Amino acid sequence: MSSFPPPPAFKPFNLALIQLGQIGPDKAANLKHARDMIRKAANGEGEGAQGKPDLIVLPRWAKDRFVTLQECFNSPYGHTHFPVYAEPIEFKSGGKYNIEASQSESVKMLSEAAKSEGVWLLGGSIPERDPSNGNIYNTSTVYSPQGELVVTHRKVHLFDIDIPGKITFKESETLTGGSTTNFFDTEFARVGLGICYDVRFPELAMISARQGCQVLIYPGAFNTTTGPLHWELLQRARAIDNQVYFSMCSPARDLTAGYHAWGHSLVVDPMGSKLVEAEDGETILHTRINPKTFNDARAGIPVTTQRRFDVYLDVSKGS
Ligand SMILES: NC(=O)CC(=O)C(=O)O
Repeated sequence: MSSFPPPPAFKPFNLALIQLGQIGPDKAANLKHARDMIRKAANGEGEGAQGKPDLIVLPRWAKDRFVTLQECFNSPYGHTHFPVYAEPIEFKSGGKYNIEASQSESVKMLSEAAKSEGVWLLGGSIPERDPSNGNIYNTSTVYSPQGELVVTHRKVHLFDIDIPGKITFKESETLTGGSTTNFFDTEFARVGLGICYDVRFPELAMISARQGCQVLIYPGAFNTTTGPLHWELLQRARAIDNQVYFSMCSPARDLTAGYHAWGHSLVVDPMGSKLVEAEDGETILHTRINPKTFNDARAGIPVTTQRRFDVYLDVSKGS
């Protein structure tokens, strides 16, 4: 069993996903647009709002914020750009992230937004440069309603694929993969984190579920090749095999960009039913997360207590 403290009692909460469009090479304009959209989401603008959201999620930023870079992951050109946009995230002093000392304009904006709007905020992901080793990571940051940076998650599995004639992508040309699983506790749930390609590795979601997460949220940016095939299927699979709420928040599609995001931000319940889904344009989605579905799923189909760890002791060894 998990050695982590028990999760908070799971309570109903309002979740908002921001599927951002209008993302280009001007970082300041992107930050301003994201800030405006956070304000709108916090004020209940968008589809399906049932009051002020408790948790707002932004899409995975890195790919679409640096649209020109998307074209360039397959060429040396991109390698010069990604490091230019990367920001350091100041690490902890006295057990806490020090926002005041942060040199990241994205971190400062997101912290201010969470505090001003009084919401939990999962700030998509940004390229992060670690000053201690120069590595660049694709990193999510999460803020409390007090504006504290409570946890970061570095994308563990890098998106290196090659589907001839369709899409070739190699994040590992410039990025380093993270090496930790991460979650955060709110007053309403324990929320597990991953980023995009991480969803293809069921082990990560299963570990989060065994750490007590009732909700898993992965900022993402699938594309028009893999999106129609796998975006929904993977999320419904991760939701069902762990009996958790599962959500991925995408950027809107921009056909003038080098990388054509799939869009279709989605929230799935623990029975695998879709609660809310976007089209491919810019939008804000709201939904209500209800522990009853979680409890009913686990009571009715009790796989969480039927696992045979005596049979599959260590999947890495093929046992
Ligand atoms: N962009 C990703 O990280 C993943 C993706 O698009 C896919 O798995 O497909």
